[in-house]
Amino acid sequence: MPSLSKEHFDLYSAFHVPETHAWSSSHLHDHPIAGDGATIPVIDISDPDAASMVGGACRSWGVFYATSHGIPADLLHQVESHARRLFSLPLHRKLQTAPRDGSLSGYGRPPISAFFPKLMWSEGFTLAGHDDHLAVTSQLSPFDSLSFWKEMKKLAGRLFRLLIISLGLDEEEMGQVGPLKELSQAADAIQLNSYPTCPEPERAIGMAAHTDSAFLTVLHQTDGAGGLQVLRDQDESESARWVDVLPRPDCLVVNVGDLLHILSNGRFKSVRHRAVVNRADHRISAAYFIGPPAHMKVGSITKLVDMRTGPMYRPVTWPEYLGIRTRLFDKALDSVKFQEKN
Ligand SMILES: C=C1C[C@]23C[C@@]1(O)CC[C@H]2[C@@]12CCC[C@@](C)(C(=O)O1)[C@H]2[C@@H]3C(=O)O
Ligand SMILES: O=C(O)CCC(=O)C(=O)O
Ligand SMILES: [Fe+2]
Repeated sequence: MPSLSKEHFDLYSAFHVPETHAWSSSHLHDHPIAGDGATIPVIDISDPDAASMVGGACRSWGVFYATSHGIPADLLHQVESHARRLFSLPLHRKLQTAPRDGSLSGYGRPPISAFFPKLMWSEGFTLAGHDDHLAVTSQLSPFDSLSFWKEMKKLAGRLFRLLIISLGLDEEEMGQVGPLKELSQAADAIQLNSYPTCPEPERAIGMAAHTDSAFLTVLHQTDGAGGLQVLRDQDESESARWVDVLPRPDCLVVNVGDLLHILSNGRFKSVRHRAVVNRADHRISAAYFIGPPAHMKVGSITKLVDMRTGPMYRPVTWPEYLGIRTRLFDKALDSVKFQEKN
């Protein structure tokens, strides 16, 4: 049995936040929290105008709420219950699924954890690829997740189509966008996150600020238990602010990742986000990431590139980009940016 060191402090029965998990206030309050004025777009993606609304939201916010997303509420509840069952197992059983031999799947800390001196107030299972997923979670709790993967991929396809239309691309140009041409080949992953209640939420963070690396993330969160915040960049006159992305009935949260930022030549904004914790609710989230097939180099779509200045970013595959993030974390996007030409 793996040893349970202080690094594996039991968050579920904590009466205080230990030093290992206590974040400095300058880190937690790097930006103010936005007041009521800031409202994230809520978009009915079956609306005839959905493409322009989704495009607008991804340009200005990098995040939106999707309604009419087609994922049955029942399926979302089943995934959440499955996650609760997994997280409620004894720690040594969860640790048995820790990723091995280069696999990404299993129980453990997300890669961003390596960049912070303190631990986050959460636990996670990464499920990368359906086979891996079955192997990992069926050891712990049987659950047939196939329909969830299928439905999420279908939704990602719908979202992509809307984004492509909003960019004014035609059929041939759409072909440049791997996942639309071959949705079945797109790579995807699921991250189940558990944020136990926290006795001193003002000293801890559930998930530290980051951008996601893939094209798009679609997130389901526990009804009534907020925590997700996105960083809203203001114009020069105002500083950036954290905006709450509270759960809304029948909505999934969709956010832009770094590879879509690159693909759109910077038009769609990869949004920085984090999850805060609270005293009252044990919050669960299930994030579905969709990105290009492993071999596909993602560069900016030709039509979106200004021929005088050239593309803003150099092409990268998803695994290559994850490797860059492992070294550079939030400097990764900048590191694949070409120097500006005048
Ligand atoms: C497919 C992936 C996206 C992810 C890295 C990973 O290989 C598996 C874990 C994912 C996750 C979940 C929490 C936040 C995040 C930034 C992290 O550290 O691990 C994302 C990664 C990502 O978007 O790059
Ligand atoms: O739980 C959340 O709200 C955020 C999770 C997240 O950012 C992630 O899994 O990448
Ligand atoms: Fe994220």
